[in-house]
Amino acid sequence: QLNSTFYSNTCPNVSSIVSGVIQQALQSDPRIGASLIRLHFHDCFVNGCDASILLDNNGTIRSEKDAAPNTNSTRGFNVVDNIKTAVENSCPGVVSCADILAIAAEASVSLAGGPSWSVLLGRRDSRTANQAGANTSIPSPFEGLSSITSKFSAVGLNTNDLVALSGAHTFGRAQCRLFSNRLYNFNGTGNPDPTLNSTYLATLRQTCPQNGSGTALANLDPTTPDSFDSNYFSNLQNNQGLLQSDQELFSTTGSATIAIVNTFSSNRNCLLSKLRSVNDKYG
Ligand code: HEM
Ligand SMILES: [Ca+2]
Ligand SMILES: [Ca+2]
Repeated sequence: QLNSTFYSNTCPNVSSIVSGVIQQALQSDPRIGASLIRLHFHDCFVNGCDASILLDNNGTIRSEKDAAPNTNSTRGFNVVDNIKTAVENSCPGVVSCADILAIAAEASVSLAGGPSWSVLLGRRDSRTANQAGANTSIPSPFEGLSSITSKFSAVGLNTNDLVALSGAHTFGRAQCRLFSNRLYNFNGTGNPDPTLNSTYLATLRQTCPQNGSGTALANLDPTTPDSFDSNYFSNLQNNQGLLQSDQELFSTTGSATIAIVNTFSSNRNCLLSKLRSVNDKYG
């Protein structure tokens, strides 16, 4: 049973300690907040929010860090270590790593100009990892909308939740290898994805040349790359979703997600109340 006062006697300053370390890290890495919230997402989709994603390989553990959605992709583990050190200095042996990831996600959103909320706390850390689970449960950007919807449904999240949470792609970066099929040869057609805005397409082709390395980076939100705002949704309305899985929310004919994108794009309060209800249900 999670609650927002879990550490009010044992570590009353935990949120400001976490936020302070992230503020520090943002000075040299404007992307770090995005990387941290993604760690929370990739943790929670595999055996729940239990910090399983932080466990390294050893005799028995096959680390989730080496699963396909995470390897050469998730980042920020060093900052999580710095946060843990700072928290341990003030409150030794009290705060779980799973709660640190949840607090860091909220702090990252609020430091990027997004909403703040009171984080539910009291998660317990796992001693085992589930690499196979990470491979199957975390959605891929190449997967269709119906398959992604099923993966959200498997963890108790509905279509509204899917669209609201995808809005985290309002900040952070993605590597060319994760969307360049859309730029040159979409589904074997020899042509770009027809749902891609042509000006945006030209820009992305410069960032991701056809025989480039694939590890070059593009902003997930071309309009406000480091701010947590609702531009993600207006970008989709303008055919400027970066990942196939982003644009499909708006461009899949007949999909219920279209109206949801329109609502979140025009009404910030709708989005905020949705995000709060996800937090209250799942912490
Ligand atoms: C709906 C299904 C989703 C898919 C298919 C997806 C896929 C991806 C991919 C492919 C990247 C780029 C990774 C790389 O370049 O190495 C990415 C980045 C990111 N994702 Fe998602 N994602 C999804 C949902 C979410 C959710 C629910 C959140 C958080 C609530 C989230 C937060 C982020 C953030 C903040 C980044 C940028 C990370 C950085 O700059 O380090 N994503 N996502
Ligand atoms: Ca987990
Ligand atoms: Ca933005």
